[in-house]
Amino acid sequence: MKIDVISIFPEYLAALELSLIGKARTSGLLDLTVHNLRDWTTDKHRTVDDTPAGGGAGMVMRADVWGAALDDVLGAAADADADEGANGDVEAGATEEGPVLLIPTPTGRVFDQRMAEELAGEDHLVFACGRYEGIDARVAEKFSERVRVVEFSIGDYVLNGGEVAALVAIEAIGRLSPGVVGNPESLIEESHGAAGLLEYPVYTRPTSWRGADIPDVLLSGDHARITRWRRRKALARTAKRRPDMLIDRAEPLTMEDKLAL
Ligand SMILES: Nc1cc(-c2ccc3ccn(Cc4ccc(CN5CCCCC5)cc4)c3c2)n[nH]1
Repeated sequence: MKIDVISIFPEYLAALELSLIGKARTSGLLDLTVHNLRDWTTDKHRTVDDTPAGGGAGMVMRADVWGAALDDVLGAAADADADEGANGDVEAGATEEGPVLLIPTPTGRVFDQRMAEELAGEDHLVFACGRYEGIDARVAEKFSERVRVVEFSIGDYVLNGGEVAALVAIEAIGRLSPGVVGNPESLIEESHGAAGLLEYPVYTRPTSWRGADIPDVLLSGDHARITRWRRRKALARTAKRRPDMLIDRAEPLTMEDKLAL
């Protein structure tokens, strides 16, 4: 998978050089490049913003600078002439092929595990990280004529820019890409994974700690019993913390599940 990130704070994405994502980059599993938006400015002050049309507080990021950057980073997919068919007709509209342009914004579709799974199957993702009061709306509008554009939020709170949202999305997507996470098993039982429940509590040595012991069942070696115990714990935790996850389930609860609630 190829990922490009464009930002005026490229150093914000340095965290992606660490740990599993960092290893995936070194091993070539993940081809990740971070670009500085200011490299596409043409004035000596490398200006990327201007005052909001219609007035209002703050500044807005300019469409011309973003357009130049995205033309380069999205490559052929964004070029107007690349869409001309044999007879010169311009095929309008984004295709299911080609890169996906991901734009973090407080007003976007809320990113979740399902969205991570959808995007993990893509070949090329381009993240446009805005700052100030956001990016000129014509950028998403014009590029959606050429490529798939996804405006996404990572939750109902306001950040100062898109970089943190890009970090969250890249980590959630990157770890689903084949080979990035050592043990694919660990992806199955996750809180928002296949089971659709919050995950069960985990324990490890020391067996006894400040008077609190590991539950006996986990030391029993009886794996069928351990699996049942974990399922019951996951259900109880989900019922208590996220009852919404128990409604309209992809996998209906079994009778044993319901008795455990
Ligand atoms: N999940 C989530 C993602 C983001 C996010 C993502 C990308 C950017 C780029 C800039 N900011 C800051 C910012 C601040 C305040 C506003 C409000 N808006 C301004 C214009 C007039 C109407 C009101 C918008 C953008 C961003 C914030 N926050 N939270």
